[in-house]
Amino acid sequence: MTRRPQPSDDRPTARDYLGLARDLFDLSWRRSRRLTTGSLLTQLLSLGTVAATALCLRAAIDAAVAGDSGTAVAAALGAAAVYAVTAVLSDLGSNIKGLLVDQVGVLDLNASINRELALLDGVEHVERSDFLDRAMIVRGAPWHIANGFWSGVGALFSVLQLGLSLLLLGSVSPLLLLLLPAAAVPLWFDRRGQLENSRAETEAAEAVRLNQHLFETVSGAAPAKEVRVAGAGEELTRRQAAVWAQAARRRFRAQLAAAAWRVSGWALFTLGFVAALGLVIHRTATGHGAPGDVVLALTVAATLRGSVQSAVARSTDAVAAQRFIDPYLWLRRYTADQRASRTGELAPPPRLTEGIVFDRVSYEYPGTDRLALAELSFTIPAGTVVAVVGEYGSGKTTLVKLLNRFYRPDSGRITVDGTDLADFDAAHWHARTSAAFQDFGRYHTVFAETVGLGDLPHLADRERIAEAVGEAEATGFVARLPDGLDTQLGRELGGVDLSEGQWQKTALARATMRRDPLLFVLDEPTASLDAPSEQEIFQRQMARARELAARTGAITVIVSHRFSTVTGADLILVLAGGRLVEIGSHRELLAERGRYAELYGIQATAYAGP
Ligand SMILES: Nc1ncnc2c1ncn2[C@@H]1O[C@H](COP(=O)(O)OP(=O)(O)OP(=O)(O)O)[C@@H](O)[C@H]1O
Repeated sequence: MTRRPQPSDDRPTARDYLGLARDLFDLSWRRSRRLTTGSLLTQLLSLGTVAATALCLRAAIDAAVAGDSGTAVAAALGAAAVYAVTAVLSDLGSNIKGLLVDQVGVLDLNASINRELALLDGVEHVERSDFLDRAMIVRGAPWHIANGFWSGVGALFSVLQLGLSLLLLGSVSPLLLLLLPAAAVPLWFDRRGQLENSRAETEAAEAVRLNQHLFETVSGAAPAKEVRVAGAGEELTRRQAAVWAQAARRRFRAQLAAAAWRVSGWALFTLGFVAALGLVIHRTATGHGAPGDVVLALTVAATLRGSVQSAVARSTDAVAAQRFIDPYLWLRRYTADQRASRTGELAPPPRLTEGIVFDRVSYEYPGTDRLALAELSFTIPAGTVVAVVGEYGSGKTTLVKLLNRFYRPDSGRITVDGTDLADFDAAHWHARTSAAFQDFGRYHTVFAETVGLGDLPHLADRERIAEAVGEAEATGFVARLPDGLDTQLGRELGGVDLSEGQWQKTALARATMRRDPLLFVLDEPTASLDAPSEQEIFQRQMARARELAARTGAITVIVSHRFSTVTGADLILVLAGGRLVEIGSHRELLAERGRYAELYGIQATAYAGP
């Protein structure tokens, strides 16, 4: 199997930006042809307004000097009309842009980003800090991205307008073209400043996340209890303030640098502007050029500052959006790489006949330098109940995640009835698995739905839900809920909160909704339960495992710290430091007198008491 895709940290290329611009234009066009055309049209018309005003004024002055008052008045009226149209176009343009950005950003792009993130394969991405940093920025970004695009389009028109103005100035004296670099300086300097801000935001993202986490630790209902008992409130608050101060310092430094860039840019432009005016006045004083030329040059040069300002403002908006756009492009590349590296299209078999084989499987978490699983090789025959045991951090959950296709092995392969697990379509494989994880979800919905989610086609199947609740030994507490299966969960939503054990039983019920899984995973399914509940649940789930084995040849994988609960498994895998150190049945492993026998002995003595 190939190594997982690694999105590069290279900055986005011009091609990436152009690709995004095309997609955003498509979204705008699909959302509203009328608004998109209106926006482009108003900007196109605005393009010629400065030139038209200047040309009308020059014609008016030259006609007046030549004594042609009719032409002079007509040209002056023309200048006034163009001026009025300019104001209307500017208002209309910004209203249309606002509408378009709201609709595309809030409705279309938001949905498309959520969809892309939700449909990502596996869970590796949500455990990577580089992914989480970008996802946090992108979550609030759709409006800014759409606004950035339309500001970019606006900036393009502003630059064209500037070019037109400079062409007119050049017709008076080519020397006035030197205003072009002077006009470009504030744009370029401003961009440098914004890049500083954007870099600071990305660098501060981790601190912002840590601050949020510390805030939740101090104020969240569950962790707050431990914080109070430990008396750690003061220390956590101090850390939170320190983290926040660190982020604020980084941002402040970036803002100072951005301000310095901006001031320098404007200072250079002003120097150029003053020099250009001096030149025009000198030319007129020495008898070169008509009076109309002077008015034209003055009009254009005077509006040049406004034009540059609007070009700067629009490109500032567009560049400011870069701090949202760059992480978004990174995520797009990540999802595209992931889609491209998806190999599987096959559907899993209706039932297992041979079983699952691990062939020299190794896996290392991104950003670590230690194998979580090293060269694992073993066979689980179809219809088997297999227990995975081992000490904390030995790799049990990682093994289960690989079986669920949340990660891909870095080397080696996992086969299911002879077919590489990677060759199955991930969604199809997931549809043939059931799992209760130790870090189970707590969904704040109506109770029946929170269980029904385990098998979407049966979301409203009350009979099956009630059966699943029974399988998880949860019937008793559900009957005591105010509205039974219809009870709303989650205090924030006006519902009830469940105890840790009740949440775990709910997750277990959810995991038993599917009737024909090929793989049934129970990762510490009773960690939050008392000993009698644990025993009852293990007995019931063992019976269910046998039923599934008979129905689909399903393999049940149980991860447990409590060795006494897994003695009935057909096969026990003993992991230590990511390696498989022993394999066999309970009886065989006891006879081996190895690691399993030692740990089993320690636990048996501990539970028997002194
Ligand atoms: N998301 C992750 N990123 C980096 N390292 C991880 C991640 N999850 C687990 N690890 C590391 O991989 C190793 C195996 O972890 P794993 O959760 O599989 O062990 P486990 O046997 O299930 O532990 P436990 O009994 O505590 O649940 C550990 O060293 C752990 O620190």
